[in-house]
Amino acid sequence: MRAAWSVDAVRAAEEATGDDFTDGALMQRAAKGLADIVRREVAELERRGVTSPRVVVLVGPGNNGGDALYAARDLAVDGIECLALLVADKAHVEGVAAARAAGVDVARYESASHSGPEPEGGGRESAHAIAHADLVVDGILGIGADPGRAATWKALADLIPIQAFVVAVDCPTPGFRADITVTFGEPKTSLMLAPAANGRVEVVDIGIHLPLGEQEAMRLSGTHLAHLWPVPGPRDHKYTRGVVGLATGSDAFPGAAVLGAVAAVTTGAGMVRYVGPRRAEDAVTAAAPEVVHGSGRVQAWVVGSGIDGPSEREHESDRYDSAMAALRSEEPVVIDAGALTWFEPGVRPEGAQTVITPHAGELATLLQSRDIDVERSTVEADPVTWARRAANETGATVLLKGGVTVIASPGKGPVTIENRAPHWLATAGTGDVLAALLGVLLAAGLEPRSAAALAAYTHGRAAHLANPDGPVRALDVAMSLGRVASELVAEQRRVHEERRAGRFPR
Ligand SMILES: NC(=O)C1=CN([C@@H]2O[C@H](COP(=O)(O)OP(=O)(O)OC[C@H]3O[C@@H](n4cnc5c(N)ncnc54)[C@H](OP(=O)(O)O)[C@@H]3O)[C@@H](O)[C@H]2O)[C@@H](O)CC1
Ligand SMILES: Nc1ncnc2c1ncn2[C@@H]1O[C@H](COP(=O)(O)OP(=O)(O)O)[C@@H](O)[C@H]1O
Repeated sequence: MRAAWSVDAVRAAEEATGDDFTDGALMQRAAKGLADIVRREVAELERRGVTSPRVVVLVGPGNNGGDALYAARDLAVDGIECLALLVADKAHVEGVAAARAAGVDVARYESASHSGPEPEGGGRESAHAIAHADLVVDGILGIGADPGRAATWKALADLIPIQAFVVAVDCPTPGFRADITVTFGEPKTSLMLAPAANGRVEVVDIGIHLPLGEQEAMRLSGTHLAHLWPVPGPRDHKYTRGVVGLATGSDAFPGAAVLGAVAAVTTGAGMVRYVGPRRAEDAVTAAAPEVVHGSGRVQAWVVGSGIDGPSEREHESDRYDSAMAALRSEEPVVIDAGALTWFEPGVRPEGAQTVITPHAGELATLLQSRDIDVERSTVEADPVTWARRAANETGATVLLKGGVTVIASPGKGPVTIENRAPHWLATAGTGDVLAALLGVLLAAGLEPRSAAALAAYTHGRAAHLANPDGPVRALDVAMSLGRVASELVAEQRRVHEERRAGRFPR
C-alpha cells in the first residue's frame, strides 16, 4: 500500500516542528536530500557517456526555489557546476546568496516577464541554456503552486530537451514533466493524481512523519488487490458464487447491455441475469448466450449503463420501471450513467450497499441536483475533495472515473486512488464494462470499497492486456477480464507458496 497526505497536513506537520520553514533545518535537509539525488543522476549520466553533464536549476519565487538554490550550493561545494536560473520576479534571497558564495553561476532568465532586480553580480541567461541542458532541476513551484496561474512557465517546460533528465523538487511545476520527483517528508496526494508527470517519486526524510491512519489517500498494491479476487471452492455452485443482475441498455443504446453482459460473464459471475427491452435482450443473447433473461433473485444489481435517465423517466417506459425496481432493491447496487439522475434521497433502502460510478461531469450533475454548486471542471481540478463530498452527501461509495480513479466512502477515511490504468481506456463503452465488473464483485460478496478498488485495478490491467501501449476497444477490455482474473489468482498462489516455503513474499 502506498499512502499520501494532503498538502495542508504536511504543512501543519512542518509548522508543528517550530522550524523557521522558509530557511531553517527543514529546508537544509530537503536541499541536501535533493542534492544527493541530483549527484547520483549526474554520475549516472556520466556513466552513460555524457561528459560533464550540464545542470540547469530553474528557481521559482518561493521556498521551492529556496530548496533548489541550497541544493545547487551543495552540488557546487562538491565540485558539480550548475547554472541557477531565476525565472520569477523574486527569489529566495538567502538561497541566492548561499549559492553564489559557493560558486554557483546564478543568473536571471532573460525572457521571463519580470521587473525584479538583478541578483548582485549576476548575469542574464537565455533559452539557450535550458535548451542545451543534460539535467534540469525544476524548483519553480512546489506545494504552493496555484495551478490556475500555472501557464506562466509553460514556455520554459517546452524548452527542456526531450533527452534531458528532469528532477522535480517536491512536486513538478504544473505543465512540467519529471523523470524523478524528489518529495519531502511524506508523499502528497497530488503526486498520486498525476503519475505520468512525476516519473519515479523518491521521498527525502526531513524529520517530519505523519501518522498512518491520517493519510488523505492510498493506493493498494497489486498483491493486496490480487488477494481480494474471489476464487470458487469445492462447495460452491453458481448461486453461492453470486448472481449479478443487469438493468442496463435501452432501445437507443443496446450496446451498453452487450458490453456489460460480456464483461460480467467473462469476469466469472456465477450467473448473469439481464432485464431490458427486447432489442437489447436479443443483442445480449447473440453476444453472451450464458445470460439468463428476466428478473429473478440476484446478489447485486448494475443499473443505468446505456440508459437515458431523464428521457426514460419522462416516458415512464417499461425500461424505467424495471430499472427503478432494481435500483430500489435491498441488494447491493452499482448505479451508473443514466440511473445517476434517478439517485435521489430515499431511492435506496436505508443501509443498502450502493456504489455510484460517475465521471466528473456526472458527479457535478448529481451534486447540482442536490443543490450543490459545482461544475465538471471543479471536480476535475480536485477529484479527491468532490468524491468525498459526494460520498458523504449520498451515503454511497463513489468510484469517480477519469484519468485517475478516486474511490471514496462516507466518513473521514482516506480515499483509494487507482492510477495504473492506461489512458487508452478513455473510449466509449469502457465505463459499461467497469460497472458490470464491479457488479460481479459485489455479487461475490466483496464489500463496496474493496470491490470498487479491485474493479478499477482489474479494468486497467484488462485494457493493458488487450493491447499493450495501444488503443483498445471496450469489447476487448471486457474479453480480457477472464485472463486478468487468472493472473490475479496466479499471484495469490505465488504468495501462498512463498509463505509455505518460509520465504517472505515480495
Ligand atoms: N514548508 C516547509 O516547511 C518546507 C517547504 N519546503 C519547500 O517549500 C515548498 C513550498 O514553498 P512555498 O510555500 O513558498 O510555495 P512554492 O511552491 O515555492 O510557490 C510559492 C510562490 O510561487 C508563487 N506562485 C504560486 N503559483 C503560481 C503560479 N501558478 N504562477 C506564478 N506564481 C505562482 C507564489 O506567488 P503568490 O501566490 O505569493 O503571488 C509564491 O511566490 C515546498 O514544495 C518545498 O519545496 C522544503 O524546504 C521543506 C520544508
Ligand atoms: N485518461 C484516462 N486514462 C485512463 N482511464 C480513463 C481515462 N479517461 C477515462 N478513463 C476510464 O475510462 C472509463 C470511461 O467510462 P465512461 O466515461 O463511463 O465511458 P462510457 O460511458 O462511454 O463507457 C472509466 O473507467 C474511466 O475511469
